[in-house]
Amino acid sequence: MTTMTTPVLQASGVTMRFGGLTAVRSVDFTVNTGEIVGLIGPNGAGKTTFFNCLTGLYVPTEGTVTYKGTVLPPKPHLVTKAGIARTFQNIRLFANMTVLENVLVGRHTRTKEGLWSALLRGPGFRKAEKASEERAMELLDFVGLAAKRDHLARNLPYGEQRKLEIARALASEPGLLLLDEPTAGMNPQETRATEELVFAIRDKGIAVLVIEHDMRFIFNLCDRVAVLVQGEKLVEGTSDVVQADERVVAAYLGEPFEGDPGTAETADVAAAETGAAPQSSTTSTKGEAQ
Ligand SMILES: Nc1ncnc2c1ncn2[C@@H]1O[C@H](COP(=O)(O)OP(=O)(O)OP(=O)(O)O)[C@@H](O)[C@H]1O
Repeated sequence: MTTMTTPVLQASGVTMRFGGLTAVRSVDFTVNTGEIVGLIGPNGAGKTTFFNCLTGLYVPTEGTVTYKGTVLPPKPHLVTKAGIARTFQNIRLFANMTVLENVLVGRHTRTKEGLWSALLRGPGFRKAEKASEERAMELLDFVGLAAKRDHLARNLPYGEQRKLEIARALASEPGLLLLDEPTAGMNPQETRATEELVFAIRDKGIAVLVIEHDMRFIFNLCDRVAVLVQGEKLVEGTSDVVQADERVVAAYLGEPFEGDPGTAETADVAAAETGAAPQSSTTSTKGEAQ
């Protein structure tokens, strides 16, 4: 089977300035159909700013972002409507609504029935409502939350709130899902479950773009990884290529490099060999680094 490489998302020359500060500089970036792409970089590298340029929260100072060949409208709800859904770094659920209601809210960009129809509760509305509910239940089943449909969102454990956020994002029937630090605060089991879920989403034909600090998660998951450093795209390639690139290692020195303690240690060893002081902030406990 040949791999299809139709671009879903294409950013060309995206630059974002805040006053005198250039947070993102001339970034070219593509996500193709069927791909899981990771975006990594040290703190302050411009990842969130770039993400916001893709979701219509910011209008880039320069450059364009297209989704399936059409330039994205500069409004988040229009971007969602166009086919890009996202989750947030900090969970944003409707805490006092049920699990099912949260997913139904996510469907509003897809239902044709308008406000009046909803208020008057005509037959068209009831039919649309039933279809919406069926779809919402399918999605809850997909993320493993069907049994909790009537629970209040705020009563779910953390990992399940994250799953619900993903179900709600999927409810807008996106062609591309953007995940902003999906495993933040998760234990290893929850992280592994998220990995499985993202693979399953990709297998449904939805392209995925992930920002994440957990390197092991990113390198396991992604077909391609792009590294932003000081607003610029430094390296892009498969996990193996990116992991082996010494510029990436250098960019992360002084940063906790989760999931790859070996890299920090290797750097310390190299520094010790050249007689320089260790540059990594990670305290090495392994014998060979001393
Ligand atoms: N609205 C804003 N106004 C001014 N400066 C901003 C704004 N948003 C971000 N910046 C600056 O742009 C740079 C990039 O920040 P950004 O949050 O995009 O980085 P990041 O890679 O997402 O970092 P982190 O991993 O810490 O979330 C930083 O120097 C930040 O201070």
